[in-house]
Amino acid sequence: MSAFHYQNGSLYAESVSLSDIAAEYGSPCYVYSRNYLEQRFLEYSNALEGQDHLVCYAVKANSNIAVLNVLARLGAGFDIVSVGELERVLAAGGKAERVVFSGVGKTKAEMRRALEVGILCFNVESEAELERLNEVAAELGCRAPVSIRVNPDVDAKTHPYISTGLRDNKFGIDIARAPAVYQRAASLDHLEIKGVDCHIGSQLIDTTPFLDTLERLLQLVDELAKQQIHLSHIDLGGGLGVRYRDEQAPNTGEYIAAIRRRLGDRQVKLMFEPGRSIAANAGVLLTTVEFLKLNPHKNFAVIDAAMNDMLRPSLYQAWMDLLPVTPREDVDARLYDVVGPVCETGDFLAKDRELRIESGDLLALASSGAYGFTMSSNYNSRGRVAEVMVDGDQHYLIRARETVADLMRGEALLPL
Ligand SMILES: Cc1ncc(COP(=O)(O)O)c(C=O)c1O
Ligand SMILES: N[C@@H](CCCC[NH3+])C(=O)O
Repeated sequence: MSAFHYQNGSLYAESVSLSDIAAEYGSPCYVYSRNYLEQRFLEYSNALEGQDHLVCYAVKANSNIAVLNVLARLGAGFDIVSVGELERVLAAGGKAERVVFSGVGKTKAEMRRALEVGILCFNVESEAELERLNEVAAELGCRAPVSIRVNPDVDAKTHPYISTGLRDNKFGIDIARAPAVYQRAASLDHLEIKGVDCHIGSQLIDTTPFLDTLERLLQLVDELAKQQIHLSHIDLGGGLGVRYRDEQAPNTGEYIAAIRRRLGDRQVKLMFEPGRSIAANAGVLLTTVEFLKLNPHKNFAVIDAAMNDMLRPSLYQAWMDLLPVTPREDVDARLYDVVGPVCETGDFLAKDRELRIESGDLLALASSGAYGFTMSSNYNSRGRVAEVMVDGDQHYLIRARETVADLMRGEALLPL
């Protein structure tokens, strides 16, 4: 399955040429495939057929309301980490009762809003948060549905910055302490215990750590049952890896099947929070070569996109593929560092790439649909770029390029 392919010597998203997109909406811009998003989501829900389940797409991966709407139409739930993400889900037609709220720093105002709209569950990350949630629910005269995010101390074997399930990480509650925390939750009048959740890391290529995690969660579920605490759902989080370069990305169906085999005939709702595996390869960042700087020791291709538009290479030294939109043979292949206009040495999108390019050529940074636009910023007073959704032979502007007025919105001069 691929959203992007070459046709008549040019790169296409579904049935639309990326050159046409750039001509219409300008460069740089993000381009997403509706079909690909849908297919990746359906891989989860199809594999879960016959099992009580909910697939909560992790909004942080790509939070454009058109993306959320496409998934909401398929019955998706949503994993949020802020009230901003909650409002996006609601604006996109997502259902509050399919929302789980993760994150280590939920404010009282965020808790209040989530309780008012009636979300499915708070994924509680600390004992202090549990107490705060009980207080806020008491003020509103309701009971807050809770799951404890446990930290299973499993090594996800991924990049240290995106590994979250180890003891030293700030996320979740040590699984060894979890029974005591559930007891405390059970003793509080304004909490209702629903389930258990975890998220051990992102971009996992080997699924063994997920199975190890499930093993530990099931032991916890059994231990709690002996204490008369019954959990109705197990949420295994997100984290399934994708192919950026030559990784053998896990197959979603096989992953779910392995989890279901291990679960056997237990009566429990199974939940997941996938982000990257749904959105990453649904998108590219379209960019234009501005200048070639040729030096005897190193060549630079300066493009119009930068680290503020796509942070992953700078932040994680992530390797992302760079595809010429209209490949050419009429210029020499050279080795380039592909860099943006931002004033930082760390501003690069690709290093040491062999390319046949000229100024004015369009390039597509592959696998940019997740953690691309959502991590973009206005650094160097660069407006955030446009976002476009392709659907078959149709294309839609789903976020306008930011203007100079957008850049200064809310700022004010001093009176004197
Ligand atoms: C709590 C939680 N759930 C889900 C996700 C989504 O992860 P991924 O994009 O790797 O599927 C994340 C981010 O890593 C997360 O922190
Ligand atoms: N932003 C990261 C993933 C972090 C996951 C957030 N919990 C990336 O681009 O790979």
